[in-house]
Amino acid sequence: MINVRKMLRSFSYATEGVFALFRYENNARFHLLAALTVLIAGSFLRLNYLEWVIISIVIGGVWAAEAFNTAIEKVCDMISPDIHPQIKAIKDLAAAGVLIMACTAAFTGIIVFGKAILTLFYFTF
Ligand SMILES: Nc1ncnc2c1ncn2[C@@H]1O[C@H](COP(=O)(O)OP(=O)(O)OP(=O)(O)O)[C@@H](O)[C@H]1O
Repeated sequence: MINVRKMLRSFSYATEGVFALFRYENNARFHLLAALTVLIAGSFLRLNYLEWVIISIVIGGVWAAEAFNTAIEKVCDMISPDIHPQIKAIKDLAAAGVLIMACTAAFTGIIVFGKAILTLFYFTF
């Protein structure tokens, strides 16, 4: 049996996490701004249904990676406030996850927006 009340409580805690992410984390705020820019540019360029699906997935992927990275950083800072080579390795790997996802998003953006811009010019001239 699904406990709906418990699910709603978990959803509320997760929403608090989303607000904390964009309120306190500088990199997450940058990714939020980048996503808003992409949404505005996509509206101007009239991306099609599939292009919006792809853009939404990569934006969500970057935000999710940022959230996991922040959570890992906080665990590291709690368990080991001092400098430790293993903490460095863990934080660097977590940051690598964000970098990989951000590069994937950037590459996807170049492909999707590149095509949309070329199409725009094709119809204009
Ligand atoms: N306790 C530590 N021991 C060893 N190296 C660390 C430690 N804390 C941070 N570092 C190194 O510094 C880098 C940056 O860590 P930091 O926690 O400042 O993350 P950040 O990406 O700057 O995030 P934020 O701006 O949210 O603090 C890590 O990737 C790691 O290489």
